[in-house]
Amino acid sequence: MASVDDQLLHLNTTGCLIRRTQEKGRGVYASRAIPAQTLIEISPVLFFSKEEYAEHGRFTVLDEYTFKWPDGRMALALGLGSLFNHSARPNVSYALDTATESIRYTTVRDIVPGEELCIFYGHKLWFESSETIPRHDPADVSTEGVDDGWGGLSAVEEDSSDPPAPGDPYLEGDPNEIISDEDLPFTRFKLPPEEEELDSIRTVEAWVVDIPEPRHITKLLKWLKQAGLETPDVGHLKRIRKHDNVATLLLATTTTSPAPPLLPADLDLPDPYTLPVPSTQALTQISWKLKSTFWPTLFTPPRKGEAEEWTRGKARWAWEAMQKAVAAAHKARALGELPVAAHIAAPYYAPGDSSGPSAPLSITACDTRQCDAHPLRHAVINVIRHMADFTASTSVDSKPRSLPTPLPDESADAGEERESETEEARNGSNYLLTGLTVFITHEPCIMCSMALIHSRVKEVVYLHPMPKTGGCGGTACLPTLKGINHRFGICQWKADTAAGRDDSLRIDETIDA
Ligand SMILES: C[S@@+](CC[C@H](N)C(=O)[O-])C[C@H]1O[C@@H](n2cnc3c(N)ncnc32)[C@H](O)[C@@H]1O
Repeated sequence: MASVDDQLLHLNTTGCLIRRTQEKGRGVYASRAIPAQTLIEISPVLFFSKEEYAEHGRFTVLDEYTFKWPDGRMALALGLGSLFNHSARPNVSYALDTATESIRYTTVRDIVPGEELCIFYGHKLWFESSETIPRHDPADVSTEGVDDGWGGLSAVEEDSSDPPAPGDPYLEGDPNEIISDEDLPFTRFKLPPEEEELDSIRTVEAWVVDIPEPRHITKLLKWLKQAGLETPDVGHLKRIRKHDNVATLLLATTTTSPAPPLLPADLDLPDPYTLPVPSTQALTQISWKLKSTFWPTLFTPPRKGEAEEWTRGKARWAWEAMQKAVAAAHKARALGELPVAAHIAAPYYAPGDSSGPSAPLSITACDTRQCDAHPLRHAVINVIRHMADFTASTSVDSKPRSLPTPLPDESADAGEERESETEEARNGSNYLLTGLTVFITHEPCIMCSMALIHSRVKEVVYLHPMPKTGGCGGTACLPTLKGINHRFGICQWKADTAAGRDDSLRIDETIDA
């Protein structure tokens, strides 16, 4: 409990004070009860350039306080920010606000007077934590409503400093050597060909108009451009369909133009009407024939050799990524959670390839259903959330993510905000996981498989199959379902590899992983 002396040390109006302890030095404590979701501190950040830090900062006491800002600079939180100690069960979460170059600290549950306020520093501590975490006691679940425990923003790791993964068979040899499928540590599943039955063709509604006078076609094609109707969502479709001597022009999908487009008045055309048209191009001959019964569609078969080739270097990258997921799952089990973890690896770049990002980032997260007392905190959901938060926080229109999302507001201000949205916010590239590979200790359940589809991941590599609950081939294969608008590749780790033999991570097969 706060003493009278402590009252003199109040540093802000939100009930935080600094105390000194024997084990951890100074720390931030609550001088009174603080409700969950209270913004308790906003710390401005002081920056050091990479060079300045490498030459000077890292040799000073600053090294214990600085951390990497998303753009690669080293950052020091001013105010109370640098004094929050670490806990594996934090009661405070934080959000980097790149726009204002500050950090916002928010309580994740109700805090009692005298309690220490701690954040989660990540999985790689540079000191011995004095915290002793009791094995999980189901009785205290309700008081452990930590919202940002495993793998918060602080779990963003830089890959480069990692030591080689144990037992890595791809460590030696030319990293650019192509590895055959048999020598890869996983099996790649071939998804069944897309849309080869009539009722599996995905369609969208589109406005079309019949053109009684063929001489009007050229004029109308020009007009489409001027009217802004040359949109990418119909790029896989031909514009004109000729059927029973009638030419019909595709105008726009009903998503682009909910109302019938206004046609040039001088051409005396009939009214437009709607038709279902294929929503994607055809990848196989059969699907092309079927799709073209709806509307003439482009046929774009995958070129020979288009199936991605794996090199020794890339196999090593996959090996290391899976080891990270496995290590995190062991840690989770030690904390009383299900031993399920997911790791999103920074994309692989061959040695010498300078097109890769300068600070590659990867994120690991575990299942936190127990400590969060929340049914949806599966490892995959957690890792997607953290990667999306991180990507969004580093995008140009970043906003603090920990604040409650406001309800839609019909006021003029809200309209202006929508107007000023950037292109990347509109198309989702500031939060989607496009092109990324997710390594998971268990085949993801149906919910998680759907979340991976929504996130547009490139591929999923899992260790333990879950035949009764898995959504990547176990009980269902979500990427091949009708109506799904994205497919990802599926790979299963081989049972005879080192990680594949790790039976200690097996869980009850009826559990959704
Ligand atoms: C950012 S500072 C936090 C404030 C620090 N306690 C102080 O007195 O200035 C990080 C340092 O605090 C200490 N620390 C933080 N969390 C700790 C924990 N759980 N156990 C032991 N020491 C901790 C470590 O010495 C670490 O290098």
